Amino acid sequence: MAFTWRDLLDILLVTALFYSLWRLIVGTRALNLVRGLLVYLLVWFLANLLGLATLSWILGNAATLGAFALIVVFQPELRGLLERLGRPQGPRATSLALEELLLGVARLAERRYGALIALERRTPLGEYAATGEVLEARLSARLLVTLFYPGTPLHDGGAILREGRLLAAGCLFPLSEAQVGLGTRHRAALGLSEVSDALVLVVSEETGSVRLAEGGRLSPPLSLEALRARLKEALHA
Ligand SMILES: Nc1ncnc2c1ncn2[C@@H]1O[C@H](COP(=O)(O)OP(=O)(O)OP(=O)(O)O)[C@@H](O)[C@H]1O
Repeated sequence: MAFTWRDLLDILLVTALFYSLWRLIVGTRALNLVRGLLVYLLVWFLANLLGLATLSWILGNAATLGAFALIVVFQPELRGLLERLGRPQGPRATSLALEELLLGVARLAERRYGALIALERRTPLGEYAATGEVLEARLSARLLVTLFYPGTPLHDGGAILREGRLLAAGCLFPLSEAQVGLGTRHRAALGLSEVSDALVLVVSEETGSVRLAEGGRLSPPLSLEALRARLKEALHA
């Protein structure tokens, strides 16, 4: 059978598909799962090859059960994956008051006020905003510092920015299971970035460091300049 342009297209599409899947899972806890699955498949393949009937039967049946178990255990990742696939393309809905945000973050970091700030992009964050106090306020650095001042009723939880305005504060974000050893504020930032395309800023109360969670990954501590550059790039601001 001759090699046609269809075969070439097929190969290119399959390569692109596997590459995108790899990009989606690398750095997340699903990577360990993929490694485990490869080992499982290898053992199953060898059991079949060597004619080990019982082992091959057990592994074959466990695979069916395992598929259901995986759907349950990895429900947050699957949700994030489908959400990413279905996300509308095109210009991102944000006209963020970037400098005001950066000034606020710098002051929060200086004073070591713990803060969690999500920047909504294409994934609507209304369901998370509803868990806190909806404010719909004009964003200012002073408002951010006031919000996260320790002891105020709204300082607990995360704030959500939509199109440069402060949509809500005191919101509950989903906690990530991906990185053990992280505190809950950082896990909440990571968690929201796993299930949405939001950029989530965390200011650590302990160290004053500023980190950015994006696509299920948490950056190392960033300087204000690095943060500005990343936000400008991500938001096309
Ligand atoms: N699910 C959540 N959604 C939003 N905010 C949360 C959530 N869980 C915890 N937080 C916030 O994180 C705070 C606790 O932070 P904690 O000290 O445990 O985390 P951390 O990552 O070590 O941060 P830090 O470096 O600031 O100490 C809570 O007071 C609350 O404001």
